[in-house]
Amino acid sequence: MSTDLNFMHSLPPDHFLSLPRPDINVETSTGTVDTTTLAAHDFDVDTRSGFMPPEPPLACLPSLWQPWEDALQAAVDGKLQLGDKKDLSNEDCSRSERWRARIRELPIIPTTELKKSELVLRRAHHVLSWVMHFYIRTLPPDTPDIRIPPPVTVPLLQVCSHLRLPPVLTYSDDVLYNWAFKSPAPTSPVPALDNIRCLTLFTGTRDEEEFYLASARIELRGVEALSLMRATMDEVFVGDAIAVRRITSYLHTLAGVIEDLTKLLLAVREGCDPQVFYNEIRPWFRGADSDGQQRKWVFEGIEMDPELKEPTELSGPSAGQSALIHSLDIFLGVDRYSHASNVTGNSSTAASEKVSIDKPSVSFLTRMQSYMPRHHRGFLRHLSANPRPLRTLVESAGDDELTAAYNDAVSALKVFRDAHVRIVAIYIVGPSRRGARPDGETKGTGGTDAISFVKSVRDQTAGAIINQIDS
Ligand code: HEM
Repeated sequence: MSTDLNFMHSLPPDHFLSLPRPDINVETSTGTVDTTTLAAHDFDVDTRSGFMPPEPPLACLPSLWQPWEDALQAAVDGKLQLGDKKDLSNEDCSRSERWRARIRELPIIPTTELKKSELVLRRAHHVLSWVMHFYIRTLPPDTPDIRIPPPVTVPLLQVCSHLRLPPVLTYSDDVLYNWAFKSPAPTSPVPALDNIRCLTLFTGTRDEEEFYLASARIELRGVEALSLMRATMDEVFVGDAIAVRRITSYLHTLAGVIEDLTKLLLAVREGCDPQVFYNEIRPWFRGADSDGQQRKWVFEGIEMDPELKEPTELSGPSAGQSALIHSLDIFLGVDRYSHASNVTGNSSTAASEKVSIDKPSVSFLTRMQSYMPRHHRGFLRHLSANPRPLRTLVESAGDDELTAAYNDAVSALKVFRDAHVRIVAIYIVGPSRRGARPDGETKGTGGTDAISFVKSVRDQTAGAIINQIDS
């Protein structure tokens, strides 16, 4: 990549963009430059770390909310087991039940003070949703409906109402805000592919950590894609012959970055074993719509705060919530295909998903945006509202080299999705046939019919390639 796009990495340490960023909701402390008026900062997208924060996320809540931290730590330290695990011992069952009783007896801790800080709110969402998944997934499989107790329901729904997020584990809880530097003296002052570890794990396995880190590495490698998008949009604004040449070059570079994302995706196989993933890790993530028994989630105590509303979105975490991949789709104009309203991921439509822009249902990927941090959602809206879309320029310019470069980038994204189909086959379809899980589920944690859904998004991506007549 050209050095002018890399300039952020070489900023002097006292440059205002290198300083710690002020917390979005709290007042700026003396001596810290307020960068809140920068467009990228408004969207909480960092020029060095993209959708990941440039500084480690808060690893512990202030003392008032320590009981939640202690509860989460007790679940991790107690090595709680999935309630529907085959051959669960009596000791495992009673340890889980003791922990759940402790959760039911927690005080309902007020959240008013939490709301002063975005960073603290994020940690609260992380801790409470992790506690909730531990609570739900350790329940015995014959529990008729899933009752989330008031000490979790009330603060979690209050935090969610402020963050405008669903009360369920999200990609941001698992990946974006689930890391710390590996050592106190990191190789780079910002997160990099090799210098981070995870904060919270259900299973404590390397497999689980590598599963989250695979996505984190993709986010970090994707930072270059974001700066190429920005540079391209600047050139589209100019729109002259030189701009077209530059855009052509940026698009070829972007294709190379997407190829790297594919390599990082496939590298998940080096650290995460498919059997361990399928049998031991992914059942923890399941949301209400990927519960084999379709049990209702009852949020007990919701009536204690009249402002709280019954949650409607309860899908488990999925990298389908990665704003990076959505940005690539939107920037390239692929979202018209991949986010088409009938690409919902439901079995009734998956087989026949063809582009139909006027169908009233909401696509899976559009729905997944409501699970993203709201600033990132705002970024995607901003990108979608771009008055000079790249694809329109490519279609109207009639420039063969530009069209070829555009197709190169779209093809790279299609290849990424080809690889992703292979990953879903290796990690879900294969192990489901070996029968270690009670119901052999093949649904994605986001609730889709996994393999047919990811294939349909891959095919829709290919549909965005612009036909070129050989001259
Ligand atoms: C073991 C690794 C992985 C497995 C088993 C897996 C599985 C799935 C499944 C089943 C879906 C369908 C939606 C759902 O119901 O959850 C999905 C969607 C998706 N996943 Fe993955 N995934 C893996 C890794 C990744 C990684 C590392 C990324 C990149 C950040 C990624 C990006 C996506 C995207 C963008 C979607 C939405 C569909 C699309 O845009 O193509 N996945 N994944």
